[in-house]
Amino acid sequence: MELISPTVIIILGFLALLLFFQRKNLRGPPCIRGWIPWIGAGFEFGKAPLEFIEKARIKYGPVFTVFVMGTRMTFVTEEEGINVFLKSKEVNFELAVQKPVYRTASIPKDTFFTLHEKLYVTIKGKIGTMNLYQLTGQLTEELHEQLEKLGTHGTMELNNFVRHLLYPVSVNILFQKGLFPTNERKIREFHQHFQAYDEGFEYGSQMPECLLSHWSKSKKWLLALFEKNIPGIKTYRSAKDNSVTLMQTLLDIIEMERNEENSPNYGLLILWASLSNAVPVAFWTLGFVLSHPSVHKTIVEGISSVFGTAGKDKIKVSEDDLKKLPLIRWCILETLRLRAPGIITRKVMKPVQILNYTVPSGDLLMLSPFWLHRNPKYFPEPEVFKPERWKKANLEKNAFLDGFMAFGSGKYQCPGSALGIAGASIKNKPCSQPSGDDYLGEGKEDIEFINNYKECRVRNAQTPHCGDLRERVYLVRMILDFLGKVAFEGLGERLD
Ligand code: HEM
Repeated sequence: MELISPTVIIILGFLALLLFFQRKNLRGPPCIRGWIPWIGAGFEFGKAPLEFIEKARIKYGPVFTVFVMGTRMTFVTEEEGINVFLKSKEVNFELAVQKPVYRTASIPKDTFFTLHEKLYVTIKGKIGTMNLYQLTGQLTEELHEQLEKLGTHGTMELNNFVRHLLYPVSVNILFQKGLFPTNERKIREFHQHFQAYDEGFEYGSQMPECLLSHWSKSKKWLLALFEKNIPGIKTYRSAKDNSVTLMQTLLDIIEMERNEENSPNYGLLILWASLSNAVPVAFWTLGFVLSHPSVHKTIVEGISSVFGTAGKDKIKVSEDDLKKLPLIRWCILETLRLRAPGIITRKVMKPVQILNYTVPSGDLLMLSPFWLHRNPKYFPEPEVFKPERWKKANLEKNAFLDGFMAFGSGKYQCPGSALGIAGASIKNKPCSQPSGDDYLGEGKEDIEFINNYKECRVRNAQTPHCGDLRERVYLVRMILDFLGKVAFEGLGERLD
């Protein structure tokens, strides 16, 4: 009997090894599929996404896939995966968001791809450094106007209070001065529909609209509002300086490149992008400051030393004033760290290698700024609100701390980050409905609320109350003024 020659054995052995390593490298990350076809792990994931991610990371390791609503979402939680997310040419932002954009704002795929880059560049320019001064002025003016309307009587749920300020301020600045309703009933309707739309946004971005009737009703209400007002927005000119708003500039592009039928849809998208983030960041900044008495005291003392005694109306804040009060800027950044958006996403266009796994094309690559900001390597004692950690950041040069990603990253990083800080997502925002009873006799303990937040990180949080508005309105005003100033005059520059 003829024996197989040693050369053939070596070649066969070599091929077997090659095949073994190839198979190993083609292995996808561990996949959590749930047990319901198509829906997959949708229900568990949807209930508390951030907790789901953290538990899965502990059980399955730094890279894992979750199958939800027919979609494979691969989460990266450590260095190597994060680097792929941030730097690989094989992952794409537009492909990842096109479907959610279609579902939530009914913008067709071809329109989205044709317009996206142009609109992005325009937004960045319009609310970047060149227009900072004008926007800061408008922001301060609108804030003062709205604060005056709200008065200083009684106490109000803090979250509700921030909404009552920032909804009109953002709408009037980004779309058209005076667009926000002034009639009680219409204001209530706006609040109701925007909140329903915002709270259902995650589901709306993943599920067919016909399964979400309540959410769909609010979406239609908001679209109808824009449909009715687009002609007015187009022709509006500022009485002061004839300037045009961000939405007007975007409408020019939309109508030149396509036709006007998608204008209301873009109105809705910009409305959501701005408010859904700006409101919670403003709310949490105030919440954290109010619940840390020593920080609160130092800020108030600092404000008094720079601007004189409390109660002075219409203070104009300059860059020099800001430099004397760094704690306020640190508080905003520390709030952004602790309450950053839960997840950002990219689509894998060609298979990418992460650790020993191959993530296949078609997967959504997911990164959680919320959890990244809780990595002790970047942020020691990560759960603690420590504004002073920002002392190390070179904010003069508009540099954040390493590992900070509240505004996403790369080519399509948030174009409204500057304005966002000004107002301020699975958003880590409180989700309670306004009580309907705006003025609530006694304020509740903010500290208790903030400390309990961990337990109800994603949903169902109760909001703290302002305490006595008469005492606090001055601080609120200052912080909101500052949010605007910091945003525009400080961090805004890094966008350009
Ligand atoms: C503090 C508040 C804000 C936070 C935390 C925030 C965060 C983010 C994040 C994480 C992204 C995704 C970036 C990525 O995937 O890399 C994003 C995108 C975006 N943000 Fe913001 N944002 C804020 C405020 C605003 C404001 C005020 C606007 C106003 C116009 C805005 C407009 C947008 C738009 C249009 C996009 C999509 C960009 C694109 O299509 O390329 N954001 N934001």
